[in-house]
Amino acid sequence: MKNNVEIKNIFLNENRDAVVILDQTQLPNRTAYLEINDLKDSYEAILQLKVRGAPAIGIFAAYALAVEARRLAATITDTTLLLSKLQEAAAYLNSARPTAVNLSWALQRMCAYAETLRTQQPLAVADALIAEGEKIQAEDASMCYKIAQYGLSLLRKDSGILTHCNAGPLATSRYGTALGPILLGQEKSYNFHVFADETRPLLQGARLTAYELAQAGVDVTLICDNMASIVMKSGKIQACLVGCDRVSAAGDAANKIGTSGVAILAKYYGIPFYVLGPSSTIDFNCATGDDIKIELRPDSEITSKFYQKPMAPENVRCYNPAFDVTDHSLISAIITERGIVYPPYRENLAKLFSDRQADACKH
Ligand SMILES: CSC[C@@H](O)[C@@H](O)C(=O)COP(=O)(O)O
Repeated sequence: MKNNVEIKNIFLNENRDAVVILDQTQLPNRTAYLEINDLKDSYEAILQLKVRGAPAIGIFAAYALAVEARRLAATITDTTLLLSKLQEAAAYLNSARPTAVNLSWALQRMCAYAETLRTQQPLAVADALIAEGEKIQAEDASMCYKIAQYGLSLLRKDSGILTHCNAGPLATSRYGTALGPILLGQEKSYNFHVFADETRPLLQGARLTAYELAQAGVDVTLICDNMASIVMKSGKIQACLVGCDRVSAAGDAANKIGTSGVAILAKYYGIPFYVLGPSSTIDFNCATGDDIKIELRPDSEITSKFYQKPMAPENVRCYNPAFDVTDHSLISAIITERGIVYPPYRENLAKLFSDRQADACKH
């Protein structure tokens, strides 16, 4: 049995003046790394999903901002000017994708930290921001491990588990969120049988989740999204585990398009449906899921991206929302690094994150 192999998805180059990412658009066929030291390329990497998954986007953006600080500090001698340029750079990166809150969360954290360094020289500010990026990544890895432990405590050996999209090491750090309990369980011989939804239209489940689980030696079966019902009905699934891109104060959870359908099916078949994510994904500024902005992506992702020839009539109207919001009433528990949260979510999330309520009020 293979164990969870650490996948290096985001790191700094040797000179610490560029971010290196595993280009997720090339998987599973090629393991290709990209070195990025330009702000526009960083923006494009997020937009084109070369780096994707809520926590991974946040970590990457933090590093990209620090690398930009390095580049600027080579010619700027005035720290006030540096800080204002970093604010602009952060706003630009943040505009790449709207739904996953981790992007703005990480950039806000970096900018707030930079503000505390106002009295220092630009080069010192840049070095400190590089260290802050590393801290964000290390914290994410530790949060993922705790999420994996809490999640595993809810699962029985030999269970069938269904997951949607990709919330594993590629999308986060080390264990992942939704895949965390599965990968930790694999290390402890839990013998899970995982069904991975392929996740139309961009196939994160097929290209990334099935790849990660197979690499770790987990028993994984790939299904098309529209097969989840038959698999659940046949009694093969004892729990659904999904990640999240933004969770509202009410516990409504945005995740990859199709997630809410899985939750509705799970409710019908009486299967527990768990949402797993770090505290950086909870957005107390969104009172409910209706406040979460859903990213719309190009039609070509549906009609032609993964086909040799277009698979739809030319110019047919398409609708391609990248995420949906699962209503809190469909969620059995939300699993964070601080613990397992059960309904009523508004009260219990507020209690577990009482230190974050003050932040929410400031906005
Ligand atoms: C790793 S947390 C969960 C999500 O980020 C993941 O399931 C997801 O929806 C990713 O969307 P993506 O569009 O691939 O960035």
